[in-house]
Amino acid sequence: TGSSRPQRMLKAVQKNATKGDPQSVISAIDYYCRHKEWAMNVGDDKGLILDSVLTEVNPSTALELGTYCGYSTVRIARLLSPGSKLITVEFNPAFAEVARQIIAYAGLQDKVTLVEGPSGDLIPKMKERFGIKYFDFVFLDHWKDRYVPDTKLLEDCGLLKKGTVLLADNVICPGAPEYLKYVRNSPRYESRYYKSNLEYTKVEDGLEKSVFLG
Ligand SMILES: CCNc1ncnc2c1ncn2[C@@H]1O[C@H](/C=C/CNC(=O)c2cc(-c3ccc(F)cc3)cc(O)c2O)[C@@H](O)[C@H]1O
Ligand SMILES: [Mg+2]
Repeated sequence: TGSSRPQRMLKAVQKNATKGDPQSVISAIDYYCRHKEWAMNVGDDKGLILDSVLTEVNPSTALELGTYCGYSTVRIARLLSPGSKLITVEFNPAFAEVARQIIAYAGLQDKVTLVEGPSGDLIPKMKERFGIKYFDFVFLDHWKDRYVPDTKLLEDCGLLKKGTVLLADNVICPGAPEYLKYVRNSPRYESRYYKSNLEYTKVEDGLEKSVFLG
């Protein structure tokens, strides 16, 4: 059987990026997905917003829901301060395997813990398994109808603290209407929408940044 889209993306990284250079991995994926084959990475336009929010928050422990091929994992991990950690959750073994190789190619494997399994099962185990007290930053980019239940689960598991920043991809396209209602109407969040474009297209999409108020 033929290769998969994630496998072709990995090949493009191995061919065009420089080992140990995260920016070259990001550029290789963006070039491939813009000119050869679209894929659902957060991409370069929204990626710049992700970068600026990350630099502002400077998290010591970050969580990503929905690794896919590891593009945003590399974007986040490359900006972490020494000693900071990113935990990324992915339940598709084939995607996880490609992501591991892309993260390693970027030389970021020491900053990233990729955990295979569904977020709903793994979030309650974060404290006991990984010694996590709180997350300072959460990037939501998995199934859009899971943003609300997983946010509530993070609250209930005591994994958010005053000031924790949630950043959600795709709140316009494909859309996460229930999530926008939840964070924008809740007194426990201060929310702001960052307008941008759907990755590699001119279609509108954006990121919602929500600060947990405790
Ligand atoms: C069951 C919920 N828990 C989960 N736990 C762990 N991993 C999960 C989970 N859900 C999904 N995943 C993984 O996250 C990824 C899923 C992401 C879903 N994203 C999208 O559907 C998406 C879709 C688009 C899009 C936009 C326009 C289109 F025309 C077509 C597609 C753009 C995006 O940026 C997207 O993020 C996969 O790797 C999947 O295996
Ligand atoms: Mg997305």
